[in-house]
Amino acid sequence: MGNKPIIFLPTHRSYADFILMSYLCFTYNIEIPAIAAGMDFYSMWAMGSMLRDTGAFFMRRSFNNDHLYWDTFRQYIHQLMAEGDLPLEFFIEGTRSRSGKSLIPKIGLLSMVLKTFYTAVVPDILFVPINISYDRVLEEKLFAYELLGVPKPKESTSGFFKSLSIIKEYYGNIYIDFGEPISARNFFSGYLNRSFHNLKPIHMQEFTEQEKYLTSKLSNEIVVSQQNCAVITTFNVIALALINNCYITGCKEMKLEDLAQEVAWINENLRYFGTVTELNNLIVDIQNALNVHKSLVTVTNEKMVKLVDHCVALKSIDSSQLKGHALSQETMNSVLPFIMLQIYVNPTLHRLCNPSMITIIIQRYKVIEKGELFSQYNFLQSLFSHEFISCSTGNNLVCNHYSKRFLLMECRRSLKNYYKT
Ligand SMILES: CCCCCCCCCCCCCCCC(=O)SCCNC(=O)CCNC(=O)[C@H](O)C(C)(C)COP(=O)(O)OP(=O)(O)OC[C@H]1O[C@@H](n2cnc3c(N)ncnc32)[C@H](O)[C@@H]1OP(=O)(O)O
Ligand SMILES: O=C(CO)COP(=O)(O)O
Repeated sequence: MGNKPIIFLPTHRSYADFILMSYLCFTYNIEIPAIAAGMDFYSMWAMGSMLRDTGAFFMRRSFNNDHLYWDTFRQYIHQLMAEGDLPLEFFIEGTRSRSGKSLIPKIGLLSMVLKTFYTAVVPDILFVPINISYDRVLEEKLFAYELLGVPKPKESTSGFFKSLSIIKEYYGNIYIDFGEPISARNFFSGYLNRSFHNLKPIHMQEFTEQEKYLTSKLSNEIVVSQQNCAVITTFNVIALALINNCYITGCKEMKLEDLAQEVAWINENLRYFGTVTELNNLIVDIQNALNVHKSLVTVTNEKMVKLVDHCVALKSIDSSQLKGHALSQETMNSVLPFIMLQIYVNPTLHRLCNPSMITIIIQRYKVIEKGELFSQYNFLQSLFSHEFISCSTGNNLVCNHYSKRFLLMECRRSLKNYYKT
């Protein structure tokens, strides 16, 4: 890796993520990275060793308080960073997000990687945030089942071969976007005193409070950067319009014409807030997106867009294994399409949460002093800090007067537009 190790940090929405990443590296003649993989994969017959041959190294999904395991693994990462010649890849969210929302980052591997920088073993590290967005996620139905409490099927070689049949269906496009690499040296510049660690042998060095704080700050920045380079797909916008209509009217269907108008309006606002969206040609793109998702939404002869009813195959599920409350067949059937739809709404929320907070405050108070508005805004930010990573980065506090003013103007304008239409 030279003296500037590179760490690839993709979002994790599908099993396809790591295959795509390795394929992309292979295609662009980049060294195939060493990928941190959960032990679940190692126990797959014949596949575990094959995955290891293609770059995976395995670890427990949780280290708990096993100090020996932490130390051994830390030493392994140290070796990869200091002596290895491959980029490293891991999923900072620690698991595939079932909801489509970014997860609170895990700091275990990141802290092991950073230790080599804090202790000056390497002069710098480049963290490359990557966003992988799917028009349609391979696991969409499985995720909805899991959100309902159905346990995830265990990774197995036979399961892998059985699941190959689903790739016959049409899944649309995949967008892979690389964010601006974050240099550890630049990120921590002025905040870190690395000479402190010279006083102790490496194996005895503990993180300082400042280093713990900075590690967690960097982990949030990585996730925010993954979000910033995300592409919002046309179906994300359609799902938002459809679910909004369901909540307002209580109706599972919507006129295609109304949907198109709503999609155009949401898309315009998302772009206004700096989001990259897939939509170019309103009607054609909506038709394509609906075609990709025809198992979830259908267009009737009367040009109504309608959620398809799903039937949960409860017979094949052992109800004693259900996590949480065992829901009735009827409840499961009626919520499944909503959950599947919400999975596609969620990737848009980080873009909408901040302007929505300001909009809500303005709507509630009608007239509000600027200082009060900002304090209400900061309150909502901290309230939602576990819900949206962008609320927990502390940007709200350092956000300068002009950027807040800009945000406010944006919200006012979108509110005005909303009431016009
Ligand atoms: C067929 C064609 C093939 C084509 C060819 C394709 C190639 C194909 C390759 C395959 C590739 C597969 C790829 C699979 C992909 C996945 O398997 S994704 C799932 C596995 N990956 C990950 O989880 C990565 C991110 N996870 C982490 O970093 C986690 O921290 C760890 C390391 C797993 C540990 O998890 P954990 O025990 O839950 O720890 P975590 O919650 O981070 O922290 C727990 C506590 O330990 C403390 N702690 C943190 N760091 C440390 C530290 N260094 N020392 C001591 N304590 C620490 C924390 O502060 C925390 O304390 P509290 O805040 O609770 O007080
Ligand atoms: O992370 C994994 C796949 O890459 C496997 O674990 P999850 O089922 O927790 O996502």
